[in-house]
Amino acid sequence: MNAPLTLPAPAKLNRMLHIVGRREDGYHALQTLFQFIDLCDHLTLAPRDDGKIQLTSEVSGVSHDDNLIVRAARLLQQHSGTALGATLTIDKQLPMGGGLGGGSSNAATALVGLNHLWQLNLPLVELARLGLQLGADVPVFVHGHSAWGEGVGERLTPVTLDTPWFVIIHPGISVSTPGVFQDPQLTRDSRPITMARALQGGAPEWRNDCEAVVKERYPPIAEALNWLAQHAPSRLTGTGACLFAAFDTQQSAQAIAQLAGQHWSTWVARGLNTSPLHDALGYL
Ligand SMILES: C[C@](O)(CO)[C@H](O)COP(=O)(O)OP(=O)(O)OC[C@H]1O[C@@H](n2ccc(N)nc2=O)[C@H](O)[C@@H]1O
Ligand SMILES: Nc1ncnc2c1ncn2[C@@H]1O[C@H](COP(=O)(O)OP(=O)(O)OP(=O)(O)O)[C@@H](O)[C@H]1O
Repeated sequence: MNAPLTLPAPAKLNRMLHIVGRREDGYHALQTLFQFIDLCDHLTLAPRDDGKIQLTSEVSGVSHDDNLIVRAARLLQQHSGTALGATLTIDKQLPMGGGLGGGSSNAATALVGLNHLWQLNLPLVELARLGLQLGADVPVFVHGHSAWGEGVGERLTPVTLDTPWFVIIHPGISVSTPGVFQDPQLTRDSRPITMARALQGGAPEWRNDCEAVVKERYPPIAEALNWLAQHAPSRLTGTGACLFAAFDTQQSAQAIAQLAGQHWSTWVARGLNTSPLHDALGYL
């Protein structure tokens, strides 16, 4: 049996996010640029031969069986028909419900990691299809490359983005994603653009359509965005609560992070074009 593996589950940023429509099932059609950052949870996976899936860490507010790690492991077990199980331990660094995609990333690391550990050799495209059942953001984490995302974020085209240093601020509140998407004031009719157009315009033209509604509903997020915007163009990731700005050097990012840190939880992280998960496994 394979030895235990410890693998990263990185955060993502939505460098831009446009809402271009509403589907019949209520979900919204998006156009977004996903990028990973080197801020990660770590998942340890140990195989077991009794077929059980056991997560040994508590994740606050989430029951064992609802945890996306457990759900991903069970889904893969069922799909592949393997008789093996796993003991899983998550070291959580990413804030929950912060727009950094932590839960989705944990699920993707479980799928990719167990595929390796159980020697299933399923292609990433098959794991991504499975992962979509768990959340719209899971496929990009399974594929492991910066991407232009359409649909609910599952139609992915790999892209190469600039890799600045980001200051990321968590304003200390959590945002209800369904609440934002149900808000009557939400912009949901942005004109669709081509990927080439999105990339050509670059960061100065990027925006997040959720921002106006989120600022209105959550004044502490408006306050943090206004503060960070004094130093550099600032954006929400996903539906928040986290927000970010890009800097050319680690030093300049750290200087702003130090100031922000007096008010909020703050991180400095590097933008990446390939996921640390895939780097760790030697994929891509
Ligand atoms: C906004 C993004 O962060 C962009 O990366 C993600 O699409 C959100 O993904 P997520 O947090 O995994 O959200 P989910 O758990 O899939 O959806 C939560 C709720 O948000 C709404 N929702 C979500 C995604 C989407 N494209 N349209 C929606 O209308 C739906 O009401 C859904 O029930
Ligand atoms: N392993 C997990 N880690 C974090 N959240 C989990 C996990 N399993 C289930 N969840 C649930 O998923 C919800 C969303 O978590 P997540 O951290 O992915 O939100 P997010 O960063 O806002 O993601 P997104 O950018 O996709 O909106 C959490 O509030 C929690 O209830």
